[in-house]
Amino acid sequence: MTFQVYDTTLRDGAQREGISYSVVDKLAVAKLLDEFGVGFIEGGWPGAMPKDTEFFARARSELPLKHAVLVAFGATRKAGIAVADDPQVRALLDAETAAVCLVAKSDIRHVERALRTDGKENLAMVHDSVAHFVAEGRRVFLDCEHFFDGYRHDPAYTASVVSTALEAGAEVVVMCDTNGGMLPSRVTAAIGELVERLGVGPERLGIHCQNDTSCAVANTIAAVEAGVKHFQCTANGYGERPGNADLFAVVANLQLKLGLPVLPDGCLEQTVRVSHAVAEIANIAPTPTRLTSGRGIRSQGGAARERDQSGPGAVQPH
Ligand SMILES: CC(=O)SCCNC(=O)CCNC(=O)[C@H](O)C(C)(C)COP(=O)(O)OP(=O)(O)OC[C@H]1O[C@@H](n2cnc3c(N)ncnc32)[C@H](O)[C@@H]1OP(=O)(O)O
Ligand SMILES: CC(=O)C(=O)O
Repeated sequence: MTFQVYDTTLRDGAQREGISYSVVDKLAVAKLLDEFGVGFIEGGWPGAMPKDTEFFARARSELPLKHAVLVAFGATRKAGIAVADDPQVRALLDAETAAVCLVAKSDIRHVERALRTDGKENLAMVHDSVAHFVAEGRRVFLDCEHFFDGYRHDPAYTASVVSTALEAGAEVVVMCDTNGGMLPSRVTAAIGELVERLGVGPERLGIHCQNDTSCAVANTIAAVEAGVKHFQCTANGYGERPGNADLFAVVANLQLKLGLPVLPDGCLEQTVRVSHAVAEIANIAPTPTRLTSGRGIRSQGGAARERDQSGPGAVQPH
């Protein structure tokens, strides 16, 4: 299985306070992400946001993609109703994307307190929803919200959400660090334990890290080093609260330091252009101290002087 670079700039990234894309903005951002060579673009939540419903309708004729598969995001069916009767499920199908990503509760405390149902019904919601979209010919990814908190609290229950989704036909089940509280060593340990518990390869798992404790990029890289092939990020790390793992930082680290071929040839070179163009559309000034801003090493007098004295290649971002 090759790497799945999964971008959620237009869904999770758009949950950042202050970002409000028009449909035209969303089409332009999607085009840029495709030029950057991501494999999947999560375009939004059709049915929950009228703009997202319109985006998917227009994308069918206005968004030719070279590299990426467009993904519609939604949730598993509501508790207590048949999957085919859930209007949110219908709206996801109506988006006519080749792939869908469903968020599911995977922490039993959230099942009981937020969804106000029980663990058994939540597993049925996951099973029915995944099986329904697979039967409708969709590739299905399942986002396990609060995966790591849930796994620490009740590993057997959280693992059962993962196995239920895989048995129902999900291509990849994504472990979300929804609170952004993980550390790389803990990500590595949790993946090792889960893989052993379920007897599945790590390539059936994905990773999605929020950045509340500034570890999202490191946590994502740790997951990939543990064998995960599917990783979810956003351009410039946009997202709710402090954001998500930054797509550009994750990809550059994996490709340049670990030598992993995560993007098609020639795409990594688009980093600065795409980063700045997305920032322009989001109306957020690029952070000048970021390496991906295109100003990082060049603007550091000390490092630049050292490079001049030591010859080309002496100062590297490693
Ligand atoms: C961590 C994430 O980023 S996940 C995505 C979060 N973003 C959103 O939820 C924004 C878009 N969603 C919405 O506007 C609404 O959830 C709707 C329109 C889709 C559904 O609205 P309602 O039918 O009124 O459901 P309601 O809002 O009561 O749901 C309560 C909570 O359970 C979640 N939820 C509802 N059904 C499910 C489900 N089957 N599986 C997982 N979570 C669910 C909702 O997203 C909401 O979570 P929140 O409190 O963290 O926002
Ligand atoms: C689904 C998602 O974005 C999260 O749990 O963080």
